[in-house]
Amino acid sequence: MPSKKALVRRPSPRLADGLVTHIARQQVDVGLAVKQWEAYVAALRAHGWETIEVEPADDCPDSVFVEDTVVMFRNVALITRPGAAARRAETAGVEEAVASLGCSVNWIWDPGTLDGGDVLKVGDTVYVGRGGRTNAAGVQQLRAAFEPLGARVVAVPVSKVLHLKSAVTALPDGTVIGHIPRVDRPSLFPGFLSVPEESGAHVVLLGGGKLLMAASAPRTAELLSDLGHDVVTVDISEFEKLEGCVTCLSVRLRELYA
Ligand SMILES: NC(=O)NCCC[C@H](N)C(=O)O
Repeated sequence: MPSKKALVRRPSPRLADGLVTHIARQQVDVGLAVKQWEAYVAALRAHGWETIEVEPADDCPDSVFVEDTVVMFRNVALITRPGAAARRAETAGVEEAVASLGCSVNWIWDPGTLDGGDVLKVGDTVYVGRGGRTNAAGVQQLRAAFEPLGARVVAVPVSKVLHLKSAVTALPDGTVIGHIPRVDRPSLFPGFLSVPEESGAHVVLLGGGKLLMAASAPRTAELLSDLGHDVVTVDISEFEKLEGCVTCLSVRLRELYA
């Protein structure tokens, strides 16, 4: 049976000092963020995911955005080297967590940089965003790690948002969705659907046709429901103030057979 495990990481008390790159800094309510994170974790659990808490990294303000520290392909965990030097201390605890789950572990090495938020998997196609956080060496190392396992790695430019997955994610049928003003080259994706809100571009596939989305994208939720998807929403306003999305708060491990 394929696994339904998801890594999550409790927000740091220093969350409000998290990085912002493309938006103006706004005050973050850390108490509210913790409540929103707990509701997010509860939504994963309610849909059959066993959530595994990575050891908290209280000194790392952005550590709740656990997706950026590891990329999974089958049972291989590629530990990233985040593009922001301030985030590199986050990877140690994640490496421990995936190793203890029995994953094979591989690493992005200097001079490569890669953030997990830049990697979108659609079947065996792995899109990787070359942008502010992921460099060319990071793309090459990702290719070297995953192509031998059967991945087709496609590099795409990202200049308008923090990460590739800030711009696009994919529906269960493989359709890539994005808010056109934030997508560098929509034509690179076969089957692209434009959505009306920036945060509507972010979906987490919960399984059974269900999509987890941010409450901040009601028009996109309506569009996707109208197309027959089953949409579940969570309020993640405090993480959105730090350029976080529903996708970056967990890493789903679907191909562990332990
Ligand atoms: N994958 C993601 O979308 N990660 C969000 C990271 C936000 C964090 N404030 C950062 O700038 O690294």
